[in-house]
Amino acid sequence: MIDPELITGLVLAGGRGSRMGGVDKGLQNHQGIPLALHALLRLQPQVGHLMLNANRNLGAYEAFGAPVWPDATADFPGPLAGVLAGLEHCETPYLVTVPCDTPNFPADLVERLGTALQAEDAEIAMAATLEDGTLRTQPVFCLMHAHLMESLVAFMQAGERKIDRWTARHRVAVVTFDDASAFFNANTVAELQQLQHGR
Ligand SMILES: Nc1nc2c(ncn2[C@@H]2O[C@H](COP(=O)(O)OP(=O)(O)OP(=O)(O)O)[C@@H](O)[C@H]2O)c(=O)[nH]1
Ligand SMILES: [Mg+2]
Repeated sequence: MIDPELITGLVLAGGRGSRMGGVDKGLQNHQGIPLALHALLRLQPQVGHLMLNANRNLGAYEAFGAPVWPDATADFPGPLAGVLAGLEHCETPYLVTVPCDTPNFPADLVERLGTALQAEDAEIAMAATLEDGTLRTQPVFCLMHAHLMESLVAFMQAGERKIDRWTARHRVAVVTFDDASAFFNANTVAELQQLQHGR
């Protein structure tokens, strides 16, 4: 197990929210609390340090009490831009990322990713679920060595954006979580309503 003090948790809330009509998804209300705050509170007991990545309404995110870092570019290049912003400001040897739209992710997420990272001497540990017998990776749920920043800078400077293509360059430990419903994420208004009703 990795000492949580050595891990910074990053909530990714920098997306366009286009499937939800372009709203700032992390600020959408879920059971009385903004979605991104749910994610932050769920990460808090699992890590030593916290931060958020957001590109709009930065003051609203700052009010959650953790540092907020926007993407370096304003063109919404995808989740990796948020990961890069996190790595650039990470002061611990490890960074773990979660998206803002998945408020019920496992309470043992970081512990299990950390155990696999060490056991497999990997550079990245990624969550996965089994759905109808098919393994589905959850690439925005990743624990990584902070030294991967240089690799990610080079990857993005080459014009690459896809998270799977970046992680494929590194030793990845895949950790399967039995409860796929814990990874249910709200991409549309209908899915957000499904979440409210206790999914
Ligand atoms: N920093 C940053 N994060 C992003 C970007 N695009 C997506 N994300 C984050 O990546 C995670 C997964 O993305 P999606 O579920 O597709 O969220 P989204 O991009 O806001 O929504 P759609 O536009 O409907 O795809 C979420 O936590 C987003 O906030 C981006 O361009 N920059
Ligand atoms: Mg999503």
